[in-house]
Amino acid sequence: MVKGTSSFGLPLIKNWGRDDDSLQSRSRNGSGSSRAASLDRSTRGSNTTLNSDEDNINVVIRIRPMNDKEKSCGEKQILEFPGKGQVICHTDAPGQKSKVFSYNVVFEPAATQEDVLEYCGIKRLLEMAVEGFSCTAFCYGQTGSGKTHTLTGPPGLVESGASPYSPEHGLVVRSFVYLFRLIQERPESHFILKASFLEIYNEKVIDLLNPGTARKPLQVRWSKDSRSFYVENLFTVDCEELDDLFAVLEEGMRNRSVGSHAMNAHSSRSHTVLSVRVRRELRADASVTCATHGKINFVDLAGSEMTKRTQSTGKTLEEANNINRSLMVLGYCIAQLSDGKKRGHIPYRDSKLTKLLADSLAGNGVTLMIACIAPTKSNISETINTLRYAARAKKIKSKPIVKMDARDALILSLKREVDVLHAENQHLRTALHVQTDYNMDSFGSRRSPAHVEPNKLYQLPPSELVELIQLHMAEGSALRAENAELFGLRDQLLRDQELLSRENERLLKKLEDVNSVCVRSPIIHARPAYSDSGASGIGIGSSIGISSGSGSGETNIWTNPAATSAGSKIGR
Ligand SMILES: Nc1ncnc2c1ncn2[C@@H]1O[C@H](COP(=O)(O)OP(=O)(O)OP(=O)(O)O)[C@@H](O)[C@H]1O
Repeated sequence: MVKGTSSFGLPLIKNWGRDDDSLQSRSRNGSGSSRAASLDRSTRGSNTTLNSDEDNINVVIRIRPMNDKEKSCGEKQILEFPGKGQVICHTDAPGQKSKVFSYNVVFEPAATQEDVLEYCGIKRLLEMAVEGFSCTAFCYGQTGSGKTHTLTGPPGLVESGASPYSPEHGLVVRSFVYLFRLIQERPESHFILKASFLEIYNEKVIDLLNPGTARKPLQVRWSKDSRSFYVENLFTVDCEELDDLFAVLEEGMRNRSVGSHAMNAHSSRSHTVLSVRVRRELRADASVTCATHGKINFVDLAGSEMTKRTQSTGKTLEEANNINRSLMVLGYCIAQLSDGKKRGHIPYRDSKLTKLLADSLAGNGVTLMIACIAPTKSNISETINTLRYAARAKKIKSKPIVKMDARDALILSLKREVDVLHAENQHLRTALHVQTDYNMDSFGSRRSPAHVEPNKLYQLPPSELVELIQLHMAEGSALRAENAELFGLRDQLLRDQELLSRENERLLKKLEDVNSVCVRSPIIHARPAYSDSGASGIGIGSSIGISSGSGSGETNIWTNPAATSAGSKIGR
């Protein structure tokens, strides 16, 4: 999308006129000393241990500060943060012990938005998205616990068109800035970003960039190719610049369903999924370019609600029931997935939310869960529920993989195989003194695929692409045939060598017998045994002589010129 245009009803973008660094410096200045006490730095490193083998879901906890209402009621804080990613929940109930939970990182109430960006692990997720992994960050927690605040800041901030360098901005805007920085740091690659933004409202999928879909909700379908669920006809926006991503966020935030109830005046009434797809085209080697398909999803779940406490009625009650139902299915899925031993059927299909999160939870993606909780006693049961939920999610393992175009992966692997075979065959030819190149045609030219310019691969018509793959495959088979012949030849020569050395030993033995006969003969002078003569490396190719009886000259008793040449050849 070109900066400043509004081809699909997005607001015009302002030119912010600031660079990325000012986001950090402002935030640093703004956060002040509270930052030092706000999180467990000892566990900071655990956020970056995501690797491409098998990973646990990264789970962090954020505790919001007490709100004015809680303060005015004289509410007590019941949470303690001893460090090392622990949260202690003091229940106060007689006979009940305090509960201790452990996570990757705990953000205390004084933690700033910048702290969350720095230490929750989102930077690693963004780096992995750029490398081609599918990544998801989702906020979970009861209503009013600070999920939307963590992702997009206080109510109305994004919609007001505030500068992206406002210290109040949440993880999404900060991640966009970081993502563009990552892209700028990789000038060798070409990136294409596409964003989409949807909400699941009362089990209906609505495109937040095309609000008309509220009347005709979108369908969630299963893709046999990618083996995952997807939303049919979802609008995606090309984002060439940072402002394009902000515009997508702003438009979606304007259109999402927000309501009011006793516990939150700006309560999200839907689950939202903001996705940024990152296609990276990079040169794998001198002649092959390949593309990876990464993705980062930001999921703002609607909060679980105790309808008695939120005093929901009518429309708000219906929304709450749908929210609670889908969160319950998510809870079942998490419980099943976290039970490594008896993992049974996982009910992804029971809600739209779990269908869309299936890949993030247990597939090939990398996932960050930010569990938001309130610090006060009046929220204790929801807080313990959330902490348990999060502890269970922490046990889930996934196997992140890089998504690559099938075509590119095929060409790349064929090319690598061909290169390995070339090198091996060349080595064998040299070692065996073989001149023949089996991969040459009768006119002596190599049957290799035509050289295709890097970055041109994508422009090739399908027929030429198929031809290129076929040529690579043919070259691979020719090289494999040559490889087999060269190995066959080598084995044959090794067998010949074995036979010749046995023959050599037999003859030496015979020679020593002859020598011992000579020693005993009164007319022939004794001669030392050949094994003692210092000629330990003597071979049948050597010219072996014994003295004649008169000692006047030497008589060659046996030589084998054919074996001489073979022996020297093999021995090399
Ligand atoms: N860390 C925080 N610092 C300051 N204010 C916060 C923090 N977390 C939450 N708040 C404030 O608390 C209120 C409720 O937060 P928010 O709307 O983000 O909750 P939520 O979990 O998204 O609720 P719901 O599920 O109902 O949408 C908002 O006014 C928000 O700005």
